[in-house]
Amino acid sequence: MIEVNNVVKRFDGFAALDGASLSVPAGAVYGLVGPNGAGKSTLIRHLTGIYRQDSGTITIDGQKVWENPELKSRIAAIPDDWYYFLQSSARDMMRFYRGFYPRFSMERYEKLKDIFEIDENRTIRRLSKGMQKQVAFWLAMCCLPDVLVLDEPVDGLDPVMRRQVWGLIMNDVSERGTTVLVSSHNLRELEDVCDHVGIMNHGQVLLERSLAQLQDNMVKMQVVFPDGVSEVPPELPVLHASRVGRIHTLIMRMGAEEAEGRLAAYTPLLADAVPLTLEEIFIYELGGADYAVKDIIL
Ligand SMILES: Nc1ncnc2c1ncn2[C@@H]1O[C@H](COP(=O)(O)OP(=O)(O)OP(=O)(O)O)[C@@H](O)[C@H]1O
Repeated sequence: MIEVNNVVKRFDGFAALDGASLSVPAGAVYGLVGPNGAGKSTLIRHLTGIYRQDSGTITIDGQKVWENPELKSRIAAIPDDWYYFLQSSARDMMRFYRGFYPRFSMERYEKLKDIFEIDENRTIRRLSKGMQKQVAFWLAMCCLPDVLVLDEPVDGLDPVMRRQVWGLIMNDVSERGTTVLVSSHNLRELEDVCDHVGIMNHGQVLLERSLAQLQDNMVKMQVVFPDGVSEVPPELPVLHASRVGRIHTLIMRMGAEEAEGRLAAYTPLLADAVPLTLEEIFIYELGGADYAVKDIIL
């Protein structure tokens, strides 16, 4: 479990983190979303022990991260500017990782070699940016980390490789209970993978929610009312309604079962719950109250 509590970090008087707090449960895939300069990378560098906060606390499984090599050996990270030794190949970097991560799995290294299809003896510097990122993933996945921290991880990867990489990560989440924190500019990018989302801006986490919390609270129904009912009955608590032909799409703040019950009273010809996107959930969750947050995620 990752706990960040009221963390402040200043650079020359400028607060890159200005009382940031977040909480990532064990085994969660937490998406940290925010625009350029929000403070995502700065927060991530604290989680990996690169920066030390001016104030506030940062713990993973109850232990402070700063100057805690034992804890850090259980955290793997892919920063936006992944570091490798200039003349090194993937194989050289693997040896370096092995020295630092006691659980480093050579078995996995050999297995993933087929997936990434990168010549392990080629100088990393000579690989394309996307290929370098693949090497970073390859090595991070071999560390068998308890916590995986990813800064804009799929930037530069082609769509097929994105899917492969997310497949590997999600496999680890379900089989090993890995906790993942992943940053992105774009909520859409995290749509299929995250079960928790935090929205960050100006050095603070403005709100965070679990997907379960959000989904239990909101439903999108496609409804065809019987002849004679052409408009959505006004007594239905609808957050948003749209219509194509006879099909009404209604978003309501309630669970699917309750919505089906309420709609049954009108004997609809069709009343199906359909999945909401994360983006839709956030927009309607915010209910028009906070335009600043909407601007951030859209
Ligand atoms: N080492 C540093 N020295 C001075 N200012 C810094 C430093 N690192 C970050 N900042 C500032 O802190 C703010 C947050 O930067 P950060 O890189 O954390 O944002 P981000 O959310 O990761 O942005 P992006 O999406 O563009 O990567 C920015 O205004 C940045 O200029």
